[in-house]
Amino acid sequence: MEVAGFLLAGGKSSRMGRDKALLELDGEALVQIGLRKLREVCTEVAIAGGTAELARFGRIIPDGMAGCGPLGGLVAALEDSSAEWNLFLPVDVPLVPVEALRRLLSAAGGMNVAVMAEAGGRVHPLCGAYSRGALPALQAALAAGRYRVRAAIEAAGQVSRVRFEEDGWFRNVNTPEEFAELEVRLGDI
Ligand SMILES: Nc1nc2c(ncn2[C@@H]2O[C@H](COP(=O)(O)OP(=O)(O)OP(=O)(O)O)[C@@H](O)[C@H]2O)c(=O)[nH]1
Repeated sequence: MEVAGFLLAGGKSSRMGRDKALLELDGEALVQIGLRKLREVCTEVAIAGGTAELARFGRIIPDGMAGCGPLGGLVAALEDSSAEWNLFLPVDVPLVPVEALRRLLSAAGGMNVAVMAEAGGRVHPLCGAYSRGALPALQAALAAGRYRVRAAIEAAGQVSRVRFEEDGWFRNVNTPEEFAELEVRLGDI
């Protein structure tokens, strides 16, 4: 199956105080970590949103409507894509293994407009696969100012969840403290 991969890397990183995409773990920037994993399972990859500085790591698709949060990145990426299925991963979720991406993709297809990860009782709509068919509903939500991704996609049709036991895989890093914790955890492994 031809799948396009998109690393969501826009936003303000206001809680981190610096661009999260350029934080490094073991000498590798989060933007590189995310793209490397997407490349393993996708036929092509690009960066959805983010600063011009990220262009040295991959092609950037700018948000059509800026400042609307990840929904703006999802819509711009799907508008750019010619693939039937499109895998999204946020740049600030660096512990998701490739195996989890494979599991998400294996659930894509059928009647679904999207599939997304669920772990520890939490749904992660930005870690998911979206079909082309999701685009009109997402565009409509964006145009109407309804920026909540989960509500927008659930209104689009059938959304399946792939449940993971390992909720640590989907932990995101928003603050310097969370990032420091992550570095310590990786150092312990
Ligand atoms: N393309 C795009 N991605 C976004 C946008 N806002 C957030 N993201 C991405 O969505 C994911 C979750 O972002 P958040 O942590 O909610 O927001 P943030 O702006 O990165 O950080 P804060 O300013 O601290 O809230 C991250 O991968 C961001 O890079 C946006 O406007 N456009």
